Amino acid sequence: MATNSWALAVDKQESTTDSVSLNISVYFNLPIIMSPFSYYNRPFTCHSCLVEDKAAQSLLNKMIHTSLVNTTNQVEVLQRDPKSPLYSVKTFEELRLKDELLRGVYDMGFNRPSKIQENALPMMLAEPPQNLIAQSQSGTGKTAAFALAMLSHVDPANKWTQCLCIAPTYELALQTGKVIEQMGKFYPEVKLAYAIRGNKLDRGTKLQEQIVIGTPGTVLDWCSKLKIIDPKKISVFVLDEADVMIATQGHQDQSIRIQRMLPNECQMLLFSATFEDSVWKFAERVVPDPNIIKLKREEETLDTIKQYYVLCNDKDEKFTALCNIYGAITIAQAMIFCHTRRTAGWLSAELTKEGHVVALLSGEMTVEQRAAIIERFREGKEKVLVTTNVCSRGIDVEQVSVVINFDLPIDKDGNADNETYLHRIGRTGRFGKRGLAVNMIDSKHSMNILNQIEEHFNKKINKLDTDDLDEIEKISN
Ligand SMILES: Nc1ncnc2c1ncn2[C@@H]1O[C@H](COP(=O)(O)OP(=O)(O)OP(=O)(O)O)[C@@H](O)[C@H]1O
Repeated sequence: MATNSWALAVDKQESTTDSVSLNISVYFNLPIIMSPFSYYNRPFTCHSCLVEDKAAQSLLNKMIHTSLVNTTNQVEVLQRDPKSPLYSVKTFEELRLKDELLRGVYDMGFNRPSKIQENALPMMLAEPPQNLIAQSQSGTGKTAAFALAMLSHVDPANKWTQCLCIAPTYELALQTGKVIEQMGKFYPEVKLAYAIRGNKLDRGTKLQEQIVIGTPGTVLDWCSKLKIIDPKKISVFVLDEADVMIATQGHQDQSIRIQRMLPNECQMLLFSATFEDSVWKFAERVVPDPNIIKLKREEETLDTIKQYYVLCNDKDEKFTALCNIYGAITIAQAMIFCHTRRTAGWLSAELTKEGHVVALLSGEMTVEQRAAIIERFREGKEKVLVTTNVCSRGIDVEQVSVVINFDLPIDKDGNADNETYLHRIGRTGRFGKRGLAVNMIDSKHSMNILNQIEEHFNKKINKLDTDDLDEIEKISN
């Protein structure tokens, strides 16, 4: 039978799993201050606190977005001064960047500004400096935009910190730092330092690096207690991943304390992937008189998806049904979702025994391991990806034509999680190709969930008899 208490089952299961570590090599192009550090690989537990969950998800998104996520949605711009002309650029040349930076941009393979960059870059590079709050989903070019803005504003002749960027976690700070290093590859006079845990400097040390990226606690220490950075000399302040930042109350307070130490004329820039009320309230406190740029997420729809359900008595029958589907239709790539790591592990082992080449995304894996698995799956090295929901949030499944809900998505109260259902199987208009979704039902409870989903989307989900091979063949046409 399906597990009725999601939380309990997951709890029990997670507590028995050990963490796995992976060695990461991080390269640095610009000289940096870095004490020997260990990249700590926090295991990603499916029921771990929201904060870690959000930070890990952001990191995973950063790692898997190796190219731009394009959207057809229009950018919405709210100018602080609606009377001033609105500039947007279609080429990097129009920005009159320093040659060293233009080379860096092209060397990264960027041919033209992304949608958000078209509007954000002219605002960020304007004289006098303008404040900006920008929101767009992961992978749309926010980090690259503010990296370029910071590098542009630096005066390399001045050997003190001029640009300050804060990120919610150690790993996110390193990830963003890598982008700055890459972009500044041909501009060696500009140096970058990391204000992160483990990077110990003596009180009163005068930092010569023009750009500092770090976490709020360490940055605050460096600015106040240790007097390593003079906050009054900061001309650009970037607050990245604001939605993740505010999930930790301490970070919110520290960010505000840092911001209060900066001079009034300092340019304040804030970025976030989402924009719920709490983020907005925080943004308004940290960024006075802002311009605002928003890029809506592409809407997902179920219109082009054929949805079915299969009735089974238990998980073994679900497995048999799955094998029947595989036996009857050709599936290029499929994603299979399970509630728990244990089911996911069991299923991937069973599928492997049947001769399938299976990838498993599991909760005990580090973010780096998960990014590597997603990359292999994207390259088609494995044809089946078995995963729990938490581990797979944010993965673009456009290339996957078949999605199997081995367990239906439910929230912590045991109700249908419609949003997750849509995200698992939905398609954006742009990728409007047809898809197939099969839901495995093995209890009254899961039937009830299915009914809730049908009702929510006002779409009937048809029954499929997986013992009838002709019927299965029909659904693939
Ligand atoms: N103008 C561009 N042209 C081509 N690729 C770009 C451009 N800008 C950014 N990219 C690439 O697109 C990917 C996503 O960009 P970036 O990391 O800046 O997005 P983001 O919105 O900051 O995402 P996240 O919120 O996850 O950090 C990266 O691989 C980056 O190198």
